[in-house]
Amino acid sequence: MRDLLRRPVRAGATRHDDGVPTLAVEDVTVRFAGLTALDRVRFTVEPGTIHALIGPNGAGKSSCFNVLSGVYRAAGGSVRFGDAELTALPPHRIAALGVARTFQNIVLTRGTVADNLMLGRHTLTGAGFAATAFRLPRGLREQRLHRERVGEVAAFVGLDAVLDTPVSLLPYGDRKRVELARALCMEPKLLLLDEPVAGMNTTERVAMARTITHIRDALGISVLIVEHDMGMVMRMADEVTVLDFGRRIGGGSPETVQRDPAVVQAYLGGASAVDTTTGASAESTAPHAEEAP
Ligand SMILES: Nc1ncnc2c1ncn2[C@@H]1O[C@H](COP(=O)(O)OP(=O)(O)OP(=O)(O)O)[C@@H](O)[C@H]1O
Repeated sequence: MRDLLRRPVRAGATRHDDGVPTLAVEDVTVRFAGLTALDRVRFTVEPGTIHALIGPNGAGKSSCFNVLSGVYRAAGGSVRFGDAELTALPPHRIAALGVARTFQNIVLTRGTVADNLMLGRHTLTGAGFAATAFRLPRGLREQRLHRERVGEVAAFVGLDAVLDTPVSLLPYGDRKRVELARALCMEPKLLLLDEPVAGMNTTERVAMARTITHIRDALGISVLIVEHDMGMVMRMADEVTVLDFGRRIGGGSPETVQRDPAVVQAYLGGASAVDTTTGASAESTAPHAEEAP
């Protein structure tokens, strides 16, 4: 399956080599008027690992994702993905380098599952508008290859049975899964997952955690995940970076982070200790939480 998902669909073109580059975030700073949302933040996502970016509300996690995906421009620092410097690039160029992002709030309400997954193939389309619109042989052949690939990705994430179903009819957990599959359809080397289990029930969370782990293990893709479900983070992450008030206050293995007094204090002390997205108290979102999966 790994080779299938990496298979180039553009005749004669290999979109990216087989190597998954290291993501090196170095001294990244983001400011909004008088507020410093990220203050010289550093961390490294090693190839083929799951790296979790955690921290209380307002810590700077989304701002960091927005820099990595080209939505925000950093005031300082660098983000290197292999040989490429990402901080000067627009979102579509970053996506073309193999960085795919999923979003916290699902916006998928139109079209079938297959339609939405085909959107993920957009950056890989080589035949051009004319060949596709006028149904020229090259365009048709490429469309067929993209559809095949969409079917393979759907099967990988367990959506093959609902490929022709409108997303609006799917349960919430499956819609989040479509969002993940759409990102996978971009043939990424690095997946940025923004709260992939937010709003899910326990069964859906367990299934999503398995899928994300499977993506790392079977495809070798790096995953950077922002997630408030600490049970899930601590079980699946190879490495964790902890932010608080825009600063990196800790990092390392899940075990190291859970024992770090500064991290525990950030979650349990101060005004940022309550998770405003869920209304949960700090205890339930602190890094030693034990909920499933
Ligand atoms: N576009 C913006 N304009 C002004 N301030 C912003 C903007 N985006 C984020 N901020 C501020 O930057 C800080 C970091 O916010 P950010 O959304 O990155 O945190 P977060 O860790 O993702 O929080 P959450 O877990 O609640 O999503 C916050 O104080 C926030 O209010």
